Amino acid sequence: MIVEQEPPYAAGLFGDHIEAARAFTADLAQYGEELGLIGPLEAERLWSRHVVNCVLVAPLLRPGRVGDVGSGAGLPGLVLAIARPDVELVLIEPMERRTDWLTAESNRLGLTNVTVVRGRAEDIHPDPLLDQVTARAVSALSKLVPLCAPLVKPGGELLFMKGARVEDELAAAEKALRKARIQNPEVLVLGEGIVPEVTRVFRARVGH
Ligand SMILES: C[S@@+](CC[C@H](N)C(=O)[O-])C[C@H]1O[C@@H](n2cnc3c(N)ncnc32)[C@H](O)[C@@H]1O
Repeated sequence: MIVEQEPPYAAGLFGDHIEAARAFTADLAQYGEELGLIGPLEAERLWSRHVVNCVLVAPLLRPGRVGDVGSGAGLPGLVLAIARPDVELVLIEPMERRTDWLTAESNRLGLTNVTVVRGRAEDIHPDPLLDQVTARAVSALSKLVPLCAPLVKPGGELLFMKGARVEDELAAAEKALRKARIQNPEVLVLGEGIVPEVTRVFRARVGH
């Protein structure tokens, strides 16, 4: 198995937290495929396609409680917990094999700001509601918005990592956004001039 070398821009993006990011990436490279968390080709681009892609979202987090829906391998949830120890991350994931990994890995990394919740987003009722919710590679915006908006308090935010076709998804989700009282939807492009593959984030406010 070929594991991607740490790219030169990673240390700058993680700052003081780079050692934990290295440990997480090494664990994911070692166990990820065997546990069914990442595909067979992903070890070759773990840093550039996955870990760095996720840490670019860290500056968008508010201090508070942030949910990550469909956390899977911990992308972006564990990466964000590493980069933002001032934020409490609630990782929401229905598959037991994945929640076992998320719990074991956050313990291994010594992360005290992570709670793992096993379940589907639509069956979870956080009390109090969350300040923000992230998601990556879970579903199209038209499905993701109604799934995640009820988890967020009024005035909170949705932050979804999306691919290059996000504008098409946005157009198709118009009705779902209105129904879920979503305000100020926008697409942010992060990492331009810093990383080879930019990260696109759909950001929107949950209305009252
Ligand atoms: C393609 S994986 C992406 C995992 C991770 N976010 C990443 O970027 O690598 C989608 C994940 O969403 C989870 N998922 C699917 N439907 C969900 C739901 N309704 N609520 C919460 N998680 C869900 C799946 O179990 C799976 O772990």
